Amino acid sequence: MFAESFRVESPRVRYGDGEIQSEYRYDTTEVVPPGNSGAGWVVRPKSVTYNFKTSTNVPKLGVMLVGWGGNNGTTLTAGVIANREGISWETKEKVHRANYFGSLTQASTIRIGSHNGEEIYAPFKSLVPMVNPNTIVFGGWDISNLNMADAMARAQVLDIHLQKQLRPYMESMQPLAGIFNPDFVAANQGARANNIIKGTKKEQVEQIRKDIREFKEKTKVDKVVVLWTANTERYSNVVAGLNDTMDNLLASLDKNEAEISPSTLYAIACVFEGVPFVNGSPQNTFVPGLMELAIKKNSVIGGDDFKSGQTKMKSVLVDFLVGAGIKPTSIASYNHLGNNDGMNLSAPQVFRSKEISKSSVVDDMVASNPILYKPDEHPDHVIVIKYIPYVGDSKRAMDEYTSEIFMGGKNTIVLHNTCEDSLLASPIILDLVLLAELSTRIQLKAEGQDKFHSFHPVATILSYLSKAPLVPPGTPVVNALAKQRAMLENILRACIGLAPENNMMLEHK
Ligand SMILES: NC(=O)c1ccc[n+]([C@@H]2O[C@H](COP(=O)([O-])OP(=O)(O)OC[C@H]3O[C@@H](n4cnc5c(N)ncnc54)[C@H](O)[C@@H]3O)[C@@H](O)[C@H]2O)c1
Ligand SMILES: O=P([O-])([O-])O[C@@H]1[C@@H](O)[C@H](O)[C@@H](O)[C@H](O)[C@@H]1O
Repeated sequence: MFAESFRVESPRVRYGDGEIQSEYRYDTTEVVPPGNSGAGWVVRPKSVTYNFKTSTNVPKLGVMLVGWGGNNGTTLTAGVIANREGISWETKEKVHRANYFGSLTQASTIRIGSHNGEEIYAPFKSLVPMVNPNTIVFGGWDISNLNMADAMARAQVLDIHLQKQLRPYMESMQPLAGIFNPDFVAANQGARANNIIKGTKKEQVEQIRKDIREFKEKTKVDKVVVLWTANTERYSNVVAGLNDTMDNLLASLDKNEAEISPSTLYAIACVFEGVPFVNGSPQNTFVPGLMELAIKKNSVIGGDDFKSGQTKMKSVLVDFLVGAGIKPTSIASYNHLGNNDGMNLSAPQVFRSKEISKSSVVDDMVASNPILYKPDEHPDHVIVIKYIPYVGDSKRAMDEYTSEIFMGGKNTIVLHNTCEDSLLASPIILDLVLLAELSTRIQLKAEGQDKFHSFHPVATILSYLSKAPLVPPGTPVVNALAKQRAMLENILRACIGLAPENNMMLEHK
């Protein structure tokens, strides 16, 4: 059964004017390593009471995309307009209607309990008030000056009958000039770079800040979130004295140092404007100096790299295998695609950024099971991406997983996955911006703390959507998809005083 919306009745929850307050018992453990006494590990259950305060004043949201005119940027913008306008289009198969399939917040459900022995589900988005994506105002930057209708046509993602209906809405949308530095992307990207902010790096940052302020003023939005869906960049060198601390990074900006990437410049601008910045690509935009700056200014940053296809499958499959006591020993992941992203990734130094984010995804799962893996033992894990123009946005991914099973046996699983890259990424972008906005409306305090505070500015709450989740220095990275989803759902449940979903169903046992 389905509950479109619901309300929690509990002495621990108060729906007030403009906010929901909840009191939540966080059951966790304290683990004590073996001491000299010869006693083994000790685990002590402990409970901490938290208070949550969630503002229900849902803002009018503006989303500024860096790389707005790319495949993802155009597909997302088009998809939201199609949903907002209730557009349908005919193909040889059937009449299609706009939807938000692939969006965790818009198209998935959560279990709220059971009634007369039947499970009751509700929309994920009904947990706490969230921005309705149909109301988002889009804007952003692109180094290519095509208007959004022509850029959508260049992307060759959406069906032509849909594009024709969307054209009138998108023709007048014009990306702002972007910061371009050919040293950070493949040489083949220079051909489309005709819409560029001139000046020193400091002046470029100032221009981005001005753009954000003007967008806010012009569109009358209450809040802005900025998300990088522009080209993957090569890694920036992290160098002592250059970008290793906040002061060094800002001094380097003053000195117009070459080794500050465009994505880091946009991020600096956002932190100074107090606007959340999410990185959808794999490069190390968040160099240590930028992390320090964002933390000092308490400005939300999140990323890295949308977890869309092959890697998402991997973060399910390897979690399942290792969780089942099976030992993956070799993972070979190959994919080819023919969009502009694929063309950019054909440069080795740019591909390297992807290789890093796509490889790191099994690390925590492997580390979780020393029964299977010796210290420092890892499966062989190889990532290959090839550019094959003919297939366009339709990414083909092939994976071979070989594992050791019972008594010297081997098990090989082969996957072949075909899917339009941008149709996978767009709903993920939507979730990222909706959740980044929501995270700025939640405050919490643990027992003993006298003041409410926001989440840590490094937004681990976005992990489910990221190939290489950004975490505050010194905190664990979780890649397993089921754990990431449970973390997010359970935090939102805590905001309305509901216990985490534990799947025990004791009432039926
Ligand atoms: N589609 C997916 O499934 C997926 C998954 C994970 C990550 N990503 C990442 O998302 C990004 C975008 O993917 P896409 O398919 O839309 O690529 P795309 O090449 O079609 O779009 C990128 C756009 O960014 C613009 N651009 C480049 N540098 C810029 C800059 N410095 N400032 C402003 N604009 C700039 C380009 O002109 C282009 O229009 C890529 O980095 C890709 O690796 C995509
Ligand atoms: O999400 P996923 O399918 O693992 O990874 C994808 C890569 O395989 C693809 O080559 C690249 O162009 C996309 O941007 C994305 O990173």
